[in-house]
Amino acid sequence: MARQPLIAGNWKMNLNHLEAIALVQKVAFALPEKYFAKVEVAVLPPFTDIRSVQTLIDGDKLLLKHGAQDISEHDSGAYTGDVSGPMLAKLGCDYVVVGHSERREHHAETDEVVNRKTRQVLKHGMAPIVCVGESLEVREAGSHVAHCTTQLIEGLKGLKAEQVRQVVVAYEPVWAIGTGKVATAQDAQEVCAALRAALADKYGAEIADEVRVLYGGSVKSSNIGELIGQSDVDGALVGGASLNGDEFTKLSAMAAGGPLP
Ligand SMILES: O=C(CO)COP(=O)(O)O
Repeated sequence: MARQPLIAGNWKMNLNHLEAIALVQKVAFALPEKYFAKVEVAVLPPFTDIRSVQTLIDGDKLLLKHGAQDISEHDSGAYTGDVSGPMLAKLGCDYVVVGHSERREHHAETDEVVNRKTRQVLKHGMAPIVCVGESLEVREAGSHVAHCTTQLIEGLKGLKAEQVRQVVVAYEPVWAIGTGKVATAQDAQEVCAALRAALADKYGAEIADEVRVLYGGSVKSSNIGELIGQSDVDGALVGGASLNGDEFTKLSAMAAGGPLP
């Protein structure tokens, strides 16, 4: 079964809810419907924007998907500042990012935390986008493949094979995030293929064939074509370029196989 490419825009801590509405409208207006048959396009705004984005998508029956950038490990309770799985599910979220390198770094999230959050996302009927990626130091030591496959297997620990089908994996080398230094298409393919092989080893080839593995790190409309042309790269997790409506539309169109008309 062919995997449908996914382009997911991780807005990080950018855009208030009014700016979110303007950006979603711009992308929805500019990207012709026929492209959505070839590529799934999702936006991942900050929590404060999600209700506005949901209302727009549902009200105008837009084909865009939406999701969140993080989730609490708990369903409810005394966890000041956290946002729970049931809350995100109620907002119609399709995807939730877990284990982004910025959360691993700034919020000390370990593989165990990533694993608990991944389970929460699945428990509430959403799809986790599980991020892995190596630092420059690890890459220079040549242990990037082992580092990333370990992060993935630890992050998915205890899941049933059937649950793994729902997971999206994102390979984001830390040295390529927000730096303008995109990994070469061959670098991306090497790690994405290794991640799929690790999934095949643990959960079977049929499941590994279904799971989408994205690349993230300085993806733009000018490099998405080559990245997505790799056999194990099924799309992209896009940061900076997802904040510009024209650029994100162009990038999504390129991922669907052709430039905008
Ligand atoms: O971290 C990223 C997406 O999650 C990548 O960010 P940039 O596309 O800005 O490099």
